[in-house]
Amino acid sequence: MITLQAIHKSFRQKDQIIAALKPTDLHVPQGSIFGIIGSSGAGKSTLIRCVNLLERPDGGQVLIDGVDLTTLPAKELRRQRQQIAMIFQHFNLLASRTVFGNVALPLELAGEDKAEIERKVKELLNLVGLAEKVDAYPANLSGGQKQRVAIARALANDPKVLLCDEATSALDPETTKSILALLKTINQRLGLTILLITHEMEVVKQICDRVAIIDGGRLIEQGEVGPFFANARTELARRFIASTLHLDLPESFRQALTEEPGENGKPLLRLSFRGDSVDAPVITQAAKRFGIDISILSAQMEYVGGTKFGLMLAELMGNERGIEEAKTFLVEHNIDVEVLGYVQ
Ligand SMILES: Nc1ncnc2c1ncn2[C@@H]1O[C@H](COP(=O)(O)OP(=O)(O)OP(=O)(O)O)[C@@H](O)[C@H]1O
Repeated sequence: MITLQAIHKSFRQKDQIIAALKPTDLHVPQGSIFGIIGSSGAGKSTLIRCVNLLERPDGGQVLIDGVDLTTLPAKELRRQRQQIAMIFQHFNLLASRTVFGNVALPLELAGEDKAEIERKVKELLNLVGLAEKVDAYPANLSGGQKQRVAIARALANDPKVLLCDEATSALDPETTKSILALLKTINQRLGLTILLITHEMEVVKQICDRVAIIDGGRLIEQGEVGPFFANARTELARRFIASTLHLDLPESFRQALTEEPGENGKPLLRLSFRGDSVDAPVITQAAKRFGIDISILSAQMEYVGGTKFGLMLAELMGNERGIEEAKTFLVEHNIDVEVLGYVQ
C-alpha cells in the first residue's frame, strides 16, 4: 500500500547540512499496522511527513497504491492526499469549532451537502465513541476525547491510509491504551492501513503487526513484531524491547550489591530470554550440569505477536568455575546475560 523507494531528506541549518533521512526503502502492506520507533532526533517525523509530502523528499519515490506522489501536479496531488489522513500528538483541532464542526470540516471542503455531512459526522462520532459530545468545544474535552475527534475527522474522507505522528505521546497510559484499541478496531473494521511513529515500544507491542527501528536517519532493523521481539539483532532494538519489561530490584537489595565479587560474592544476573530460550528448561539444566544453585528473585514473561520473551533476575551460588560455566551455557542458549553486581 505504501512503498518508499530510496527517499532521502536533508535540512540546512546555518552553514550545516543535516541528513535527517538517508536513502530509505520501506514497504507497508495493505491493511497492516506498521510502527516506526526511534529516539528523539532519529528522523521519525521527517520520514512520516515524507509519506504525504508534508515534507518533500530530496529524492526517491513515494508510492501510495502504486501512484508515485512525487511526480504529481499540484491538483492531482491534492486529490491523492485525500486518501492519506493524519493525526498528531497535539490533536490540531480548531478551537473555534464544536466537535461536530471539526469533524464536518473536511466534508465541507469536499463540497458535501448538509444532509450527507450530518449523516457522516454522526456515523463517525459513533465509531469513535463520542456521540454525546457532538456540541462540545475542544477546550472542554479530555486529551483522549480530543484525539477521538481528530480520528473521526481524519476518517471523514474515507482514506486508505492513516498516518499517526506520536498520536498517544501526550496521553496517560490508560487513555493511550483506549486510543490504541480504537485504532486497532478501525484498522480491522475499515481495513485501513496505519503507519505510526512512536518513541514507545509499548505502542508497538500493543497494536503493530510490523515494526522498523530508525536511528540516525536510517532504518536499521525491521520485521514482523513477534519474531522481532524474539530475535532482535541490534543493540538499539534490544534496548527498546527491554524498556517494555519492568523488573526492579528492591532498593535495599540494590544497595547491598558490590561491583567486585570479593571473597564470597555471588553474581546477580539479569537474564533476557527471547524466542526458543523461553520454553527450554535451561535454568534447571545449568544448575544440574554445573553443580550450582540458582535463586530466582523475580521474572516477567510476555507474549507479543504470538512469541514469548521475558526477563529474570537470578542469583547464582556455588563454586566460581561452575558459575562461569553456567553463564557461558546460558549465553549459548540465546539468553542475554548481564551481571548487575555481587551479593555478599
Ligand atoms: N525543518 C528542519 N530544519 C532543520 N533541521 C531539521 C528540521 N526538521 C528536522 N530537522 C533535524 O532532522 C533530524 C531528524 O528530525 P526528526 O524531527 O525527523 O526526528 P524525530 O525522530 O521525529 O525526533 P523527535 O522524536 O524528537 O520529534 C534532527 O536532527 C532534527 O534536528
